[in-house]
Amino acid sequence: MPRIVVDAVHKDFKLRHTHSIKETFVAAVKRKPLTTDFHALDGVSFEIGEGESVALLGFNGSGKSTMLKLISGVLTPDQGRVLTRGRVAGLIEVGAGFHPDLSGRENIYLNAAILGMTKKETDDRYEQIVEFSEIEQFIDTEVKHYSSGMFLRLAFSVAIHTEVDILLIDEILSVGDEPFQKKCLARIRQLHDQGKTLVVVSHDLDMVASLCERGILLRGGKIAFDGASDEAVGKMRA
Ligand SMILES: Nc1ncnc2c1ncn2[C@@H]1O[C@H](COP(=O)(O)OP(=O)(O)OP(=O)(O)O)[C@@H](O)[C@H]1O
Repeated sequence: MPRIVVDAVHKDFKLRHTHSIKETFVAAVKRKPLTTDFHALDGVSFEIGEGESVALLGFNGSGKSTMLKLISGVLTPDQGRVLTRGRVAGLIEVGAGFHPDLSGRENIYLNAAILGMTKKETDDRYEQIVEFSEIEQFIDTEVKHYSSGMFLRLAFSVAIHTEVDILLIDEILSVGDEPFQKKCLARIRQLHDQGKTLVVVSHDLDMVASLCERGILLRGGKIAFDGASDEAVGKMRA
């Protein structure tokens, strides 16, 4: 049974053509369109099975992040369906659920809850989360005083220690220092070995080719290729 089904999905965004009230008025009088629809995703279908690791590839603006947000449920499709089975954790806008006035410790519990963990599950993993983040010393400090790297470490650590079936990762490995990136990558590989389903968006083509078996190449909101990741990367570089 597939973990993710994307069925004939369309997603449009409206592009504005006016900047001021005057321009809007003139355009309305001249009966010019104030906005046009832009097809970010234009009839995309694929299925991802249990335990697969899939890279979404494509040049800037090809629709990768939009696709990931549809899978995570942050966006909904205009047409078609996106179905997921199991718990989904998105490393998309890392730290989006963090509250600046709460301490690191309080934010761990808050975010784990947002990601669907019970208090007991979080208690059991609390030590691991803090250890992985390497910011034990600051755990009772309000996160508004954290550096951006510390903030990221904690947010990432919470996300990858939650009980999930599907992990969505958007260009996250480009942030954080190199030792931390390596550690995150190792942890992601470990989750994959445990049978978790991964969907990864990154411009680091060598990294995704080694992490993912399958690559889906998007071009202008449509699927240009779906197959082995090294072949997909080859097509991107061609
Ligand atoms: N909220 C929005 N409103 C208007 N247009 C949007 C919105 N979100 C995305 N788009 C447009 O949809 C297209 C696809 O964007 P998306 O972020 O999915 O691309 P991407 O493949 O992830 O690009 P990148 O490699 O640059 O991250 C882009 O042209 C973008 O401008």
